[in-house]
Amino acid sequence: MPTQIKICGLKDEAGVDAASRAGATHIGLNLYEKSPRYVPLEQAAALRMRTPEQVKVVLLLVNAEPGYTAKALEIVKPDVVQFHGTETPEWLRVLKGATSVEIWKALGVKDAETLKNSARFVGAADLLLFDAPAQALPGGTGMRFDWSLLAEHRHELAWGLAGGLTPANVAEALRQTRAPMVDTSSGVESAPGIKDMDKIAQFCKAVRDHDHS
Ligand SMILES: O=C(O)c1ccccc1N[C@@H]1O[C@H](COP(=O)(O)O)[C@@H](O)[C@H]1O
Repeated sequence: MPTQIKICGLKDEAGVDAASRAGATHIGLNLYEKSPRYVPLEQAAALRMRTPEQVKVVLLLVNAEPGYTAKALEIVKPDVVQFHGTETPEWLRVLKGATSVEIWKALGVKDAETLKNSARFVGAADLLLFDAPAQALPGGTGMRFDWSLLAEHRHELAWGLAGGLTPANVAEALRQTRAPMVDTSSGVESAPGIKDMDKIAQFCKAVRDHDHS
């Protein structure tokens, strides 16, 4: 199975087209207002329409109100919603019962305990995204966590790797972790919030080269 690739934090058509052309399986649209990658709902809906059918659209939310979450799902109609805050398994279970959208939960990995505790999302999320712990922002910081923690972990849910992944380190990350999915945002930018089309292509190529090695 080819590694799934998510390019997150796209803000315009050029970025969506570049990620799709490069072979991303998922693109991420960020609705967190404090992020340099924030897009308003209407822009997210337009980019969703622009995205080719074979590429899944992931909507990123951080501790959003239930009313806003429902509105965002209604307007953008994403394939996946990625919760990147302190959303609880209980809340995600409620949402899961009310929508058919795929639910991902990002978790900041501090230590082995974080991974052990992630089992509480069984039945609440379809996939866990293991990221570096939150800094000033809950994600998109370019920070990595200790990938070796994953070596001992028995995954009970589908999962992906995020946090500081770049064209230069993604092959090594895949070798060490055997992640079935990789997610990058700041690692394919020239400045915060500015995607670099060459880096997007290089990232996807590095993943595909690893798949074929
Ligand atoms: O990208 C952001 O600005 C962001 C803001 C708030 C929550 C999550 C955010 N991004 C997600 O964080 C991870 C890792 O990002 P990076 O590759 O280290 O820059 C990724 O899932 C992004 O989608």
